[in-house]
Amino acid sequence: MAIIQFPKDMKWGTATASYQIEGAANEDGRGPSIWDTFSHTPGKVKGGDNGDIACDSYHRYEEDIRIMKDLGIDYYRFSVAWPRIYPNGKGDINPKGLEFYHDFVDKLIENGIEPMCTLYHWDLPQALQDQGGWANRETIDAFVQYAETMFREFKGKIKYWITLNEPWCISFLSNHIGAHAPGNQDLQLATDISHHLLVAHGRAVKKFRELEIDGQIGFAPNTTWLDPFSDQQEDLDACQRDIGHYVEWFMDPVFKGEYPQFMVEWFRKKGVELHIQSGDLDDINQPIDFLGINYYTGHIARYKENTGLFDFEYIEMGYERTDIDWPVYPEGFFKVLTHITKRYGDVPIYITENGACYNDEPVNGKVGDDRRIKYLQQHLTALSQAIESGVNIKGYFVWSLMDNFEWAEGYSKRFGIVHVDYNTLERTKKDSFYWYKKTIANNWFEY
Ligand SMILES: CCOCCOc1ccc(-c2cn(C[C@@H]3NC[C@@H](O)[C@H]3O)nn2)cc1
Repeated sequence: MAIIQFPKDMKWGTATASYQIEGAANEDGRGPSIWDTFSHTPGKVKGGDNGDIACDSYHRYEEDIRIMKDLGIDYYRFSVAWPRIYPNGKGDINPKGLEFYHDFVDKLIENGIEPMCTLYHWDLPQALQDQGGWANRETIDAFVQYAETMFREFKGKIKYWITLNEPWCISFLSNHIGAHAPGNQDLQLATDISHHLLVAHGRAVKKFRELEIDGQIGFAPNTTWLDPFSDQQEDLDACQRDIGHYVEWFMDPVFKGEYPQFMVEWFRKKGVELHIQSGDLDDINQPIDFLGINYYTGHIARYKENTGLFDFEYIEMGYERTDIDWPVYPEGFFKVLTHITKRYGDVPIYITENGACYNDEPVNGKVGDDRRIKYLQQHLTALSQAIESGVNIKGYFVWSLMDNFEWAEGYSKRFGIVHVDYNTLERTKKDSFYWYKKTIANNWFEY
């Protein structure tokens, strides 16, 4: 057994998102989002599930905060539902929406928990989607207006801000693959949206600086890692293309002020062009205070001509898989973090999401999720190795505090360290909750 020790200033937390946990979808003036539309469209979400009730955290947040307090976390990463603040995406503000988040944030602070607020975690007001959504550059302006409202309202309360969660999911997963809301399948549209998202991020950062908000701001791309099946250059190149789809495509414009040429040329071969307007890249290239990184899984892959977007195929290597069928690949966590640090330098990084789907159910009031504990041990060991190799890790947030609405998978996939009974909404702390609680208290664990 080894002791895996973390830096003394390491921050520990958990993460959730508004549409996945809040419920109260039609309460207190909240307007519809694209996920209300998508989840109520037959065939889009497994089991016909939707976020109308979810974990009912809109009404149960005080209980949730008591659970967080018991866990001993330093930070809690949550997202604000844009349609609660601007029911139509812009124009009139909904005071009850602001009131809810003030009460929530006040309760976090009262319990010694630092709020980290994600402004956009996928629940775009449907009214904006009706005008083209992120494909329409006017949505950039609406986002900056919403961000400014939140910055001004919560000045002095919220000190950590994330503009966008997983822009790859918002653009390519949702508008090229089509698996998430609004469900388009158009590579040019998805590429345009990815650019508009980055412009929106940059302009929100500019607004944050103009307002001289006391705090830090960043964004939270999702990442993956592919190791080549052989040392053939075509295998290496194929892996770099898929990694680049998540990493360089979104991080080069923010940190370097330009898109990665190898990706631009690959997209050009697919008949896709970037539509960059004057000033866009300068807006995107605003210095940020931290980078959020979400990591779940990685793969072994090799070149395969005319296959998918990047001409590769996964190779089944017999790795353990979680209950969402993702390989358990902690090596990729270390590699993607060191890749990012090598490319962008000493960027302060929060792991804003890492966790596993295991669908263990309560037995006599206990949930034995040893597989999740093992996943966390493996990935925190990889994280410790990344820290030792020089990656500037500031904190780690488990996805997720509680089981919740896992998008197109509905409630069939459980990522929480707290179990939620969706019939009674009863919360049950899993064995992984108690393991994580001890790890936080010690700032080390044995493995
Ligand atoms: C080739 C076809 O593929 C179809 C599905 O493809 C994906 C890819 C990635 C995901 C995915 C889900 N999560 C977890 C979430 N991160 C944010 C938070 O809200 C969590 O719920 N991360 N990535 C889902 C589906």
